[in-house]
Amino acid sequence: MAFSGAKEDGREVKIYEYLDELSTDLADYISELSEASVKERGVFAIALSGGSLISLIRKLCEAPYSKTVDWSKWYIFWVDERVVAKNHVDSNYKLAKDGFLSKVPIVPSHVHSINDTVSAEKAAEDYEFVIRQLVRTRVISVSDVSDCPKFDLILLGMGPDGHIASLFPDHPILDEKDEWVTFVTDSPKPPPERITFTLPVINSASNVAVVVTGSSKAEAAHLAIDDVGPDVPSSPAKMVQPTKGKLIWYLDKAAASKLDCTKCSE
Ligand SMILES: O=C1O[C@H](COP(=O)(O)O)[C@@H](O)[C@H](O)[C@H]1O
Repeated sequence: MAFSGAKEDGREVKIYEYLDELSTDLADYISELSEASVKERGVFAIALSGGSLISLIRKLCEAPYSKTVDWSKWYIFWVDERVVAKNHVDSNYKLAKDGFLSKVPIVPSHVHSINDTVSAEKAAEDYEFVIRQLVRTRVISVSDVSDCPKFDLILLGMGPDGHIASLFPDHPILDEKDEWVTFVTDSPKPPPERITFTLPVINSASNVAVVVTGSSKAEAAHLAIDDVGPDVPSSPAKMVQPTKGKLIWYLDKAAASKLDCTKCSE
C-alpha cells in the first residue's frame, strides 16, 4: 500500500500504487468481515454495486479465498440495479454473475436480484419487500438507530460525477428518508431506469467500502473525502457517512491524485 490514513471522523482512506495490491487487500478485508459476521450471526449479507467494482473483487474467486471463505453463508444483494433484463449487457446482476458469482459456490437461492419484468417503480417496491422479509428472519440485521436494514457490508463504486449506487448529484432521491429502495427513470448515466438503495440504508450498514480507481475520478474523490467547504458541487459520495458503521475508501494513486494527503502515512 502506498498510503493509509484515518480521518478525524473515523473514516479510513487507503491508497494503492498497484491495482493488484488494492484487489488483494480488498479481498482480505471482505473475507475477514465474512468470517466475523458468520461467527457472530451465522450469515453474511453483502450488497454489491455494478461497474468497475466487480473486476476489483475478482481475487475472491482465487485461492486462498475461494477455499477459505464460507460461501454457503453468503447472501447477495444489489445496492443498485438497472431495470433491464438479467441477460442484458447493462445489467449489474449479469456483470456480477459473469465476473464473480458464477466462479464461487454461493447458494443460488441466496442471490437476491431484482424483478426485471416490471416497471422501475414496481421493481423497487418488490425489492424492498424481499429485504423486509429477510430483515424479519434476521438474514439481514436491523439498525438499532433507524429501523433500516443493517447490511454486514455494502460495496460501492463512484462515478466521475461523484454518484454512488444510482444516487446522482442534485437528484431529489438524495433526500429520501422513508423508503429503503427507490427508483429513478431519469438517470443521467444510461440506462435511465434504475432502482437504488437510499442513503439511510447505505448509512445504516455495519461496514461500507467505496472502491475508486482512475484519474477521471480524482476530482470527485477530492470533493467527497477532503474538507472542501460548502460552496462545492453536490457530492452523493460525500453523503456516505455510516451512523455507527465503519467506512473505508479504497483508491488507486490516480483516483487519489487530487487528495489533500497531509494526514496520510506510509
Ligand atoms: O452506473 C453505475 O455506476 C457506478 C460507478 O461505476 P464505475 O464503473 O464508474 O465504477 C456503480 O457503482 C453503480 O453500481 C452503477 O450502476
